[in-house]
Amino acid sequence: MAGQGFFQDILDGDVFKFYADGEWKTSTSGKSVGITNPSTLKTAFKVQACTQDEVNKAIESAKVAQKAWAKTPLWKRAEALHRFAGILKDQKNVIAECLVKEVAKAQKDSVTEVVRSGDLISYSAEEGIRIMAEGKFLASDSFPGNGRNKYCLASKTPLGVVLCIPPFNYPVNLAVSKIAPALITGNAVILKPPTQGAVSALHMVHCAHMAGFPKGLIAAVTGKGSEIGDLLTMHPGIDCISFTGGDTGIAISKKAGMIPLQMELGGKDCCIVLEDADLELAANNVIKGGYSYSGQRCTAIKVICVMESVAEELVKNIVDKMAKLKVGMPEDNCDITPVVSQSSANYIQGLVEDAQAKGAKFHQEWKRENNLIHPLLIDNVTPDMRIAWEEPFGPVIPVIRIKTVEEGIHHCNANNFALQGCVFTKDINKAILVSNAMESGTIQINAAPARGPDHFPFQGLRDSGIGSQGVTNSILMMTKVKSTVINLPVESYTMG
Ligand SMILES: NC(=O)C1=CN([C@@H]2O[C@H](COP(=O)(O)OP(=O)(O)OC[C@H]3O[C@@H](n4cnc5c(N)ncnc54)[C@H](OP(=O)(O)O)[C@@H]3O)[C@@H](O)[C@H]2O)C=CC1
Ligand SMILES: O=C(O)[C@H](O)COP(=O)(O)O
Repeated sequence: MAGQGFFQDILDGDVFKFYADGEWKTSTSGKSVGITNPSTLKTAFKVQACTQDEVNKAIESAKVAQKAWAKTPLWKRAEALHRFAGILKDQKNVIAECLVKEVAKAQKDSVTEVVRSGDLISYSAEEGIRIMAEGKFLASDSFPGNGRNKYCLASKTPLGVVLCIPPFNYPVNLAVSKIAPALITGNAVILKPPTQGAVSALHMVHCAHMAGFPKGLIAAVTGKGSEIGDLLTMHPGIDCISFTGGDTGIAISKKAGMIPLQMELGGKDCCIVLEDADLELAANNVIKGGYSYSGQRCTAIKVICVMESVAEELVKNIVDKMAKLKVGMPEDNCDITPVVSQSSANYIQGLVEDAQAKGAKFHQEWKRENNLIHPLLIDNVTPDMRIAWEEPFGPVIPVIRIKTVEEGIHHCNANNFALQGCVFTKDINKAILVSNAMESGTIQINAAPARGPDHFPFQGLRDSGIGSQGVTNSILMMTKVKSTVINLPVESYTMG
């Protein structure tokens, strides 16, 4: 049970505590933030609304702890992360229960998220121990006009305090995808979990606490992003921000100071289906890649551009498979579960109604019960419809019928988003040419877009992000370079 047994220290009455200075604390604000269960529309949990002073103190403690952590041997940092990963996996069922109640993620997918997170932590430890142990040695005479009288030793050093802000749809996995690289590189971590998903994240933090990281190195401050977000992102004690979410990230990028930013934002992942595509494969990937977790994935297929000569066959195949999708509650491991909030459901409904008013063809009836939206395939979509361009973050997918592949590429590139996309064709040459022409961070050939496996570089262009994630790139962006130059009195060449 949430907040019981192994996790009893994190709960104060019916409000979950925040974590700072190596302790679970109750805020002096006396205020809490309710977390609504998307399935029941009832309050599932409450978390503290932290004060400005509590945020400031957490950051101060992190700064102090980070100095000592940066002088901790790499193998010890890696060992702590491996302990963290093991404890997290041991607690997968309790944390999965929190995910079910906070973000209506199907129970089996919730367990998968926690196990995947443990694997990401361990992989980060192993990858980080290698990357951080390596530097660069440069001799001066490789540059014209120089003899070999200078040696440059370049090494990677931590940035300081990393602010980690994950989104509701992966409140554990997209938290540790920031936390683990930050810790192995010798940084301290301030976590601001999403309100929907905060308790899942706090349970994850308790696993880190039990792994025995130094006091103050990790903090988790709770409260609405709209209330404490600016205090955190504009705080002088923050040396890096790693953010995943919506266009909030664009606003943050304009407020943050001279610090490294890692942003993964929205997506309008375009699926181009060519005439020679394996339509069964394409249809299966639309189902998996477009409707899993009710389309609440930034990498979900968000628009299908299909050559009109094969459109009827593809659409029929997809519609047949959609009829087999289980719609219902996350506890029952349904494929389609309630979206995260009423505001999200209302937004999705607005896009659907706009498309209907402008003449789109619906292959299913629009059906919504509170936050539960039944899967919808909207056909004959035209560029004047909002759903051709906007991101529903729900189980509705628009189909645009194209006459040429260039039309599909144009639609992909005309979008403000540029996260991922995919192309289905049996001709590898065509696949490469189309993939090269699609201006997105990642293009999948003959499969649906996906962030995983988590060591692959994962990046968004334009309004989809700044920088690159994936374990290795996250590790690298959470470091800075330090050069040490040895000046010899005379030139000297190593003769071996
Ligand atoms: N690229 C990717 O990997 C992902 C992108 N997204 C995109 O995000 C959107 C939905 O996810 P959602 O979580 O609602 O995104 P939001 O951008 O609303 O929230 C993301 C995180 O930012 C926090 N936040 C909100 N306001 C501020 C602020 N002013 N300063 C600092 N932090 C703030 C939120 O906290 P709080 O919850 O308290 O508001 C949450 O933790 C969709 O557009 C989706 O495409 C979502 C998931 C992954
Ligand atoms: O932010 C998201 O939605 C995730 O990055 C998507 O991850 P996935 O492709 O592994 O579901």
